[in-house]
Amino acid sequence: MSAATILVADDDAAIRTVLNQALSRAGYEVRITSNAATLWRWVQAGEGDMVITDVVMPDENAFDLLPRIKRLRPDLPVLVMSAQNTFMTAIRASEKGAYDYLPKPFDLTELIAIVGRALSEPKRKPSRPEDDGQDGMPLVGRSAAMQEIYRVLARLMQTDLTLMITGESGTGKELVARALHDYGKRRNGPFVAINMAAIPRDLIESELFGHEKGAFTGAQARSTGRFEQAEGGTLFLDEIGDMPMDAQTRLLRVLQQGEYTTVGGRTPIRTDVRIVAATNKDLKQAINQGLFREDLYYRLNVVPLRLPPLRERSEDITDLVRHFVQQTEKEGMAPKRFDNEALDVMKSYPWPGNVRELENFVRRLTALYPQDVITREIASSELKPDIASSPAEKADQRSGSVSISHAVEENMRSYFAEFGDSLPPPGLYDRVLAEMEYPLILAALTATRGNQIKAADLLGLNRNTLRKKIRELGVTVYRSARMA
Ligand SMILES: Nc1ncnc2c1ncn2[C@@H]1O[C@H](COP(=O)(O)OP(=O)(O)OP(=O)(O)O)[C@@H](O)[C@H]1O
Repeated sequence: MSAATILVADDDAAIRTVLNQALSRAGYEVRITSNAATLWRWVQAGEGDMVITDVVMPDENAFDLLPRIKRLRPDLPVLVMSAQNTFMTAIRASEKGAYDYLPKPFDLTELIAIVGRALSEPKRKPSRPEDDGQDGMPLVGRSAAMQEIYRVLARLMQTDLTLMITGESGTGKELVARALHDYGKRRNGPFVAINMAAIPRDLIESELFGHEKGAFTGAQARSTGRFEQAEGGTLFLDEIGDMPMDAQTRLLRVLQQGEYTTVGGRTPIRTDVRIVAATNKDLKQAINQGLFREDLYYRLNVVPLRLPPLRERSEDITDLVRHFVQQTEKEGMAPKRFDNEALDVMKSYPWPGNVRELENFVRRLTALYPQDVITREIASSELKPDIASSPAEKADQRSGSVSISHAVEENMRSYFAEFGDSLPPPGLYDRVLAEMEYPLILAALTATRGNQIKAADLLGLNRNTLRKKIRELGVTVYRSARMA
């Protein structure tokens, strides 16, 4: 059997040489060119078993050439290399029908492995037609760690594989789940998210699977569950580690058999939903403690994706800050710039609340400081040293405040103490959150002297949302004579 022939196009002579040597050494025939026109001629002539191409070439961009190649020879695998290592490059490569995408600089061993795989795989189905007008960048950051994530996502877009995203709080787990949905083959279906930690435990099963009329006290009518709502789309199960055992058993059945029954129902319902789960806990530990089913863990963990904490990719901070500043500008705030020294200070801070903390930080400074340029002095005075030790203190840093969670923790301790050995009625989580809203909004309005625009910025709320809440909750600010 004759050796497979690889067509290589790159305008960088050094890369051509390196690829030529490595591929020849691996036993392939190689043809190399510096431009897209020659590559296209070869492809038209039916030459080559695989293409490796750079994106930017002097005469044509590979993303413009790729659809033509795929139309003419849908089975010819094309590996795209690029030095513009953004999420959109990875996605575009996948959308245009590339077999895989490799950010530069790359590892030759990995390249050879991809070539081997591409040539040995059964011929693939043609990819979906290109989709234009997607210039929004949902995921920001070009660090090596994020590029690896983009590559995995680009590969997963066209599949229905179950995915488990792990990572500390605020690393972007939900955002990744959404990006996977929005750019994947289910993007015309619904994206439904449910957070296990935010729903009273005894209601989770009914929330997920729906219930029949009379299934339990208070079930006055049939109700649809999130599975039904997510039909044809993606269901994002956040904080999966907080899922109660009974619900875990039902979920396992869905993953094994593709069907479920509602609470109180008998007839199995078939379901077509892609599951993406996320957790910031160590599920292995939960398994050891008997709190999480091991068989479910393996079913969910088909593709594990770990989002690294921001402190492990501080080179992303510049891009992220620019992104968040642009967002605040779109929302009507005055344009701001963080100077290089401010960015340096921020790069050496550990960000225990990750991207969420950074986003809040940028929003807070943009709202609070009238200066056009945020300097090192401002940034350092607003960043506290990382002395966090307790989760409560970490949460304080996350919210960027001095001791909010500490105060809540203290108050809840004394609240529980009042009940002695008995426990307060269930649904506490939602009640506490609801009760916090009024004093929080009142305090923000008082601090901003009733200025709703400033209060909304301070709280990180949309102005219309704040106005609606003020109306609903009947918050009234009594201005003192001094304030008026
Ligand atoms: N790479 C990124 N680019 C742009 N924004 C990001 C990125 N990662 C996270 N964010 C933003 O940071 C915030 C937190 O992200 P997200 O809610 O996805 O985190 P999470 O890991 O799901 O957090 P939690 O575990 O607390 O639920 C969001 O506002 C999100 O838009």
